[in-house]
Amino acid sequence: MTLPVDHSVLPDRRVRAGWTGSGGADATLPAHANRWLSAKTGLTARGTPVAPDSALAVAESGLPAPARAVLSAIVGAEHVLVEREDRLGRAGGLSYLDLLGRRGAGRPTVPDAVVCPGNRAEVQRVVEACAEHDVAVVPFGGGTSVVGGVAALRGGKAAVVVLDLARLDRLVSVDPVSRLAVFEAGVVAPEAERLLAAHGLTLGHFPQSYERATLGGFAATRSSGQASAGYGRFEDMVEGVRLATPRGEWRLGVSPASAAGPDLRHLVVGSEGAFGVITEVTLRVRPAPAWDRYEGFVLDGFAAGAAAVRTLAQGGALGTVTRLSDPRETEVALALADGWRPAALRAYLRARGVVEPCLLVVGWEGATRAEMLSRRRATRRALGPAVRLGVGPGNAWRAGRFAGPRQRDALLDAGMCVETLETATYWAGLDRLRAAVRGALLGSLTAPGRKPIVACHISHAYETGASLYFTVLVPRDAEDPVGQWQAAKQAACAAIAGLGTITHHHATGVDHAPYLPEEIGALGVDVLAAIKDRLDPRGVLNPGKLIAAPPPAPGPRPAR
Ligand SMILES: Cc1cc2nc3c(=O)[nH]c(=O)nc-3n(C[C@H](O)[C@H](O)[C@H](O)COP(=O)(O)OP(=O)(O)OC[C@H]3O[C@@H](n4cnc5c(N)ncnc54)[C@H](O)[C@@H]3O)c2cc1C
Repeated sequence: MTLPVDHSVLPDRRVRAGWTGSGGADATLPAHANRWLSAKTGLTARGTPVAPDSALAVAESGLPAPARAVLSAIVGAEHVLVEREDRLGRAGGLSYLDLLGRRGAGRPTVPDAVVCPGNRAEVQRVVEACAEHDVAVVPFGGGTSVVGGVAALRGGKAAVVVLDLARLDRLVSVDPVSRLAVFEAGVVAPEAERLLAAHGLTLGHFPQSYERATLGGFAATRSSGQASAGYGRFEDMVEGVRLATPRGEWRLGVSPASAAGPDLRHLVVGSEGAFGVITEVTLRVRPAPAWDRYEGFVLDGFAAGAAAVRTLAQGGALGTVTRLSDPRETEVALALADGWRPAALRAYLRARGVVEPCLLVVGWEGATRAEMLSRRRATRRALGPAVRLGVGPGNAWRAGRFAGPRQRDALLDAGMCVETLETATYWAGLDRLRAAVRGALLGSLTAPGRKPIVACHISHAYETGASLYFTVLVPRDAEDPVGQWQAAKQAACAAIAGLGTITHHHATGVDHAPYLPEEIGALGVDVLAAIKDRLDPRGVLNPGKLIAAPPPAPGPRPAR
């Protein structure tokens, strides 16, 4: 299945002021959405357009001449970019705070240069040269990190370069018998699907960042896509990897299963560029489905909805996509959607006795119509007393499944603080975790004249538990927009501690690194640090990510 994608965003892979190159100028909200936001959140009519790039302070490149000469010799001088615009283009990812930085609030972390190797061997040599010249290296795929994963931090080094994998964009080989495909790491997800479609195959990995993110980035962050119930998480797809480290190439994965000690592939998957640069991934692929169907259902209240999803997960009856919105997210979806008739739907649901509507979208796929319908029957049997809404809401969700980032640009323009965060836990603790995070976010963000909306959904369900994905909408604090979100995020992370994971699929980056010890223990952090030390003895790889830097020593702080 090749999904429809707005290819206009693809040629320019550099991160700018928003999801789209224009920073949202081409993103719009339906007219009624602004009125709804004003009524619900206290948003006043105050546009906050993107500042032009020229308004941002960017230091001159500090890449020492010998390092620049060596890097140029490896990749060609034309692939060592030091112009302000190129460096600014790879200055950070796409979190709310990253985007605020491009709107003049906070400072983007701008690298000294962008290096674009053309193949695996060049990546290896670049990594080794950076180690030799004490230059920090930030691997950069699609730059869609929302946790500071591509922040160009120096980590005390002389300079920092972004290693952009955009030129590693080839499908290396396909083995249809074993259902394996080998890709270079910089292939963007829609391109991977396009290349596989020619063989009648699909990867089935469709995160909301699908349009821009890369296969190497997915592997480096243990990404999870919207169809995870059908295809698994990205780590389930990784059969093999090649990693360029300062100590040489590390190649892993020779068979579908092995008892030869711990599975070291999982040291690379999720290593976030801190252990090396993934240059190639061998991925499990599947026959592309010929049939699919998406439908909407409504359950009354989140507890009933979560119980229904649990029944599906434990009974093997999940759809390929299974996604439950809580009452708040259902309300927001109705309010911000174009073309729906929320009043009529609410009246219908009231007549059916539903007090707190929770929208459940389920999508099924199959090689044949009969196979797809048999999956649908299994889900519907297990679902019990859900209200069926038919294909309308299912198709609407499907059509807009990648629209969220553009809508976020428009909400930012409108003066909103809009951000997401995610976690996961076991079914028995899910309600408690949801209540704790909601409470923390509402408590932190409620202020005179500002009423936050905290919406939540389950989009990844397992036999033993599920993820919770929160979306926050609140009028931006004009005086201290950065502090407003930092305080809320801190409160949410503190609420998660002990109840769930600090991240289900967004990864650790800079933002979650301080919370990792709570989750994996001091010994766990020590093990990660030892592995890093072995692979990257000079500590040049992606400083500050995954493993938090030790507290700064007294005296002047190192430049970032
Ligand atoms: C609007 C939006 C929606 C999102 N939705 C989802 C979602 O549904 N599911 C999900 O899982 N994530 C989601 N994300 C987060 C993000 O897209 C994922 O983390 C994704 O896997 C990052 O891929 P990327 O190619 O953009 O990597 P980047 O952002 O470029 O990098 C991410 C991290 O991986 C490292 N890295 C990248 N490439 C390599 C490599 N080849 N070798 C070693 N390290 C590397 C980077 O240094 C960084 O630490 C979303 C982000 C946004 C902005």
